[in-house]
Amino acid sequence: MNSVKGKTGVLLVNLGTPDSPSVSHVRSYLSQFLNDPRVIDIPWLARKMLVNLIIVPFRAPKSAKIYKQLWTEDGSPLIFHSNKVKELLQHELGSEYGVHLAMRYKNPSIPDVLTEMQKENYKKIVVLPMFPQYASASTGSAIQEVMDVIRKWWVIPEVRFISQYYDHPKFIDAIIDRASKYNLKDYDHILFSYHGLPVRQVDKVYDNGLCEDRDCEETVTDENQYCYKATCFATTRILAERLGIEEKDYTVCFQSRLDKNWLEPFSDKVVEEKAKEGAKKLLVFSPAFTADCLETIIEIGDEYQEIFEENGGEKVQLVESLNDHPLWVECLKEIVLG
Ligand SMILES: C=CC1=C(C)c2cc3[nH]c(cc4nc(cc5[nH]c(cc1n2)c(C)c5CCC(=O)O)C(CCC(=O)O)=C4C)c(C)c3C=C
Ligand SMILES: [Fe+2]
Ligand SMILES: [Fe+2]
Repeated sequence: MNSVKGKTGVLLVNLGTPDSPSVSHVRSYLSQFLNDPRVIDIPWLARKMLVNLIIVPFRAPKSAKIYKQLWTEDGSPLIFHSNKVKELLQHELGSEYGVHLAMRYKNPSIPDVLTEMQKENYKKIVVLPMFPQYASASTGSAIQEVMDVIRKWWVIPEVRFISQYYDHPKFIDAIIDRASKYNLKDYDHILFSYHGLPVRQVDKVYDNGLCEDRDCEETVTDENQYCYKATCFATTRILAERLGIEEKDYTVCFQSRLDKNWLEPFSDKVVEEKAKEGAKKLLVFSPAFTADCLETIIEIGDEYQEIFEENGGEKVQLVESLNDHPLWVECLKEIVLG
């Protein structure tokens, strides 16, 4: 046993955002993001052609317009909320820890931040992706990138990877506290809208067979514990029980799809259906996002509001993400100390 106490480095990792909302920065971000084989998981040549010749050229100018709407004086919300969490966690953990923040895509990059961390000679490093439910496209990709850098170091310290915490009591408490601002009875229906994934990627969790042949909407077992669909439903079950919401009053749905073979039901379609059924007010939780970002502020807050109104609804109310909520910081602290 090494008796030197030594400091522990904590690496928080979030998804990343363009350096600015300009078309060229958005193009460069989308290109790095979508060329990741864990994100567009098709053969190399097909991915290069699809991403670089079709998706990025068409999507970059449209996405840049949306990023311009999202951008604030402090930059992209994803970055400034994550930075605030880093500072608060550093304060909570104290001087025996060094807390760092990296983004999987763009900046601050994982290789740059790890180079800084290497200079600190940490005895141990805890890698904590800011994604509560494991997906290969988010957590898996962040962990792989960290491994790819650290495996080349001469000195490899103790490294601990956190794969998921979809049911961590403090994570749940923090969302419940966010919800306390709203009177649930004022809403006709409640959505739990998670970032979507291609069904193919969910199925790859299993050695044999498909997700749809399992009971992932009802239970988490040894077999499906890393199934994103199963853990999204598990987070929802715990939240619904804590909030006292009956099954008929909520829907689990998946947003931000790139094509039709993604997890269903699609959030935008549920918003449309609920309006057509006569709902006037919807409350939307987004428990896959720990910081507000383009997918919550613009997609849920603006685009779903528009769809809802066009179909007879009145208000889509987004429940703010955890951002710098003190219970979220406590949750991260407990995970690090765990
Ligand atoms: C839960 C975390 C996320 C998973 C899983 C995920 C998978 C995934 N995403 C895309 C494509 C896009 N996602 C985009 C934005 C975006 N995605 C996440 C999180 C997860 N993505 C976040 C937090 C954000 C917002 C970033 C921000 O800057 O605010 C985008 C870019 C925006 C746009 O052009 O629409 C794309 C594209 C795929 C293909 C995928 C899994 C296969
Ligand atoms: Fe995404
Ligand atoms: Fe599953």
